[in-house]
Amino acid sequence: MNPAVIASVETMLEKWKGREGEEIEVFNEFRLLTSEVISRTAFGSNYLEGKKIFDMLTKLAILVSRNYFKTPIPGISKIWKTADEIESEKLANGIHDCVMEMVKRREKKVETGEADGFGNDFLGLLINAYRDFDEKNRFSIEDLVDECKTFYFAGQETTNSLLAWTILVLAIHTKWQEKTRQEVLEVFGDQNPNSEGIAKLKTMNMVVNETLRLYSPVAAVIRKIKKEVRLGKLVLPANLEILIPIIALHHDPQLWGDDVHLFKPERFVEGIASATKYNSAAFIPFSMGPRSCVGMSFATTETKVALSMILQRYAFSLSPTYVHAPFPVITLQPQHGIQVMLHPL
Ligand code: HEM
Repeated sequence: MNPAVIASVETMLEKWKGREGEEIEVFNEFRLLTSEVISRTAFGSNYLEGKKIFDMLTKLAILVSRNYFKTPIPGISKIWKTADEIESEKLANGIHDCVMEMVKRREKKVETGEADGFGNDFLGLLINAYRDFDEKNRFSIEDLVDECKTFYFAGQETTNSLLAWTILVLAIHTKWQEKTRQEVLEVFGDQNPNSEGIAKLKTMNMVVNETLRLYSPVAAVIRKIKKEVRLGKLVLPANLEILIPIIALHHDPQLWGDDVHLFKPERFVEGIASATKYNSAAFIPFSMGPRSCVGMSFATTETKVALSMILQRYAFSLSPTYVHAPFPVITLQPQHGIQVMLHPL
């Protein structure tokens, strides 16, 4: 078990101590938590250091999703840019500079002898690839910055969303909350979670899968057709971009039955294959195929650790101020946050 995950959850729960009996907005709480986790595990820095990058990435995500379906007029964008294009460029340059600062700090440590390598975390591996002796294997600096952006964003926003929606469903379905808590207490008692125990949490696994189905953090993925292909009655030409609507598949009554919109974790009691009637494309929160999510196991473990530690300490119910408004900003987010009332056990 990664100690950085436990330490980051402990920091969050320490802050909650003074707020018992009060309303708490968990989407933002989990934003800090998941940012801290990815900063510490992948980049060896803390949340504050990563904060500048996260803030810029969040603003960039809003601009990208706002302009995604606008077709640029060829040639025009070279001489005239919209306000959003100018802002996006500024943000992209800002992110580039921040990543470069982190890279330079590590390089300096090696040059001054303070460290004997660039590190074994994700950033360390990227710097090694960027400095590769063999030119053919060498990463460009643009590749390095791009990989960092993907990892920061893919690792944080998605898990942030999953954790928040899971708290929502458990705050509404209190029987499932109690069942999941009982399981956590049976496996861990009042001890911190460990990997062996996490693998035993069957009820929690069902709850997390049902949340991933109903509130898939990544609502859709895009793929480009490489060569002409027949898909059912359709012939898709090469170079066409298609959108695969994950969330629509997860809400299709033909695949899931008439109770498709209901929260029913028992669907997953016999595992994913049985829940999907052996249709592997019916449940794809992490996409499928060679470009599926590399962080799946990390994300589900982080989610289960955080949930276990919360359930060990608190019961929670939905606050009357909560307004249900899921909206996609690249990931599926609760537009007005998720407000719950915390009750110490
Ligand atoms: C609940 C949490 C998560 C969900 C639902 C999720 C979902 C996805 C999906 C659907 C894709 C495919 C995107 C596409 O093809 O356009 C993807 C890709 C990716 N994810 Fe995740 N992800 C999660 C957490 C994470 C975490 C924690 C990390 C890193 C620590 C991560 C790293 C990545 C990376 C690097 C890719 C790109 C893989 C590639 O292009 O080959 N993800 N993720």
